[in-house]
Amino acid sequence: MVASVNIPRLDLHDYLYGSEEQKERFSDDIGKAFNETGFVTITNHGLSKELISELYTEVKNFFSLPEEAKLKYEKPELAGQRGYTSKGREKAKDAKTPDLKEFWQIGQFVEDDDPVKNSYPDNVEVSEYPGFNQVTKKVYQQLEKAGKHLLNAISVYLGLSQDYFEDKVHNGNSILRAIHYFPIENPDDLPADAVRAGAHEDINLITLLIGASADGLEVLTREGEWFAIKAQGEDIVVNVGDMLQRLTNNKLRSTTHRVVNPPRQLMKTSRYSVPFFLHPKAKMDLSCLPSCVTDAHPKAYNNITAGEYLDERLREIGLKK
Ligand SMILES: O=C(O)CCC(=O)C(=O)O
Ligand SMILES: [Fe+2]
Repeated sequence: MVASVNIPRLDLHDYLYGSEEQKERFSDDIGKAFNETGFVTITNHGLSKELISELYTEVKNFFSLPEEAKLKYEKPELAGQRGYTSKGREKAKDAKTPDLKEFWQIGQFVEDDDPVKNSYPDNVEVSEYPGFNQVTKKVYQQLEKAGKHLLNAISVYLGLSQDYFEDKVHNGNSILRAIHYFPIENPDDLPADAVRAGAHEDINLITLLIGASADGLEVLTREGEWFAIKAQGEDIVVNVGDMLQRLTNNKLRSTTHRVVNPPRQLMKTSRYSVPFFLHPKAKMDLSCLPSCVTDAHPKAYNNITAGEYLDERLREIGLKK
């Protein structure tokens, strides 16, 4: 029964520039969708069509480099948190076979005198394509800005002050990941369980995803069926991650999702996507909000900080030893 899949298309301008009533409706709509399905699509998110198109050009350029050139940028000592991660390294938590993807990650640009700067590794720069570094930085900062607005709207839904997340996500440990789901020349040679991205939940607070206009992304409904998501044009898809689910004691749901392989005749084609994983600072306390703990919903999680939780999860997905 697909009736319970509530993935509304929301206009961020309604929240930023609308009447009080439009703002309230936006908070309510995003909150309800995050409570039911954990996913929304967002239009007027602030990233221009031109910027998204430049991003794809640069991302395609980078992944077209020969493997030896890309491997110079692989940093296993940073658990893949910066630079390149080659094919076969990351798998979903409970999967045996790694995902059919390679990716690039960039982290926070601390531009004030916040001492948190010392706790982040430097970003890695691609020397072959200077434009790649510039465009991904711009996209990082714009998605971060959009994400902060969305967290404000969610705070209102949760009955918190609108700026609840502000100090927690300022210079947070967010990651922009450019993913290439590479072409498969011989599908028969693949292990039977090999997929572009195995079923998983995201680790962070919320994820903002560019690229879901391409087929493949699916969410698992409460009824246990897979439901295909397809964003319109340049819309972004936004979903709840496990940190927000923990904080809200399951009121907001970090829904399982995956990226399926294309039909056989399209296996030789690439798919690109660029998720932004919005993380708070490591010291953020993820203990369940008292307002979300009731007799009907007893506290479901131990107290933990965002940093401790991230470490635990990076080990589970094979990026940290
Ligand atoms: O590529 C996509 O559409 C989704 C990727 C994803 O879910 C992830 O990287 O966490
Ligand atoms: Fe994901």
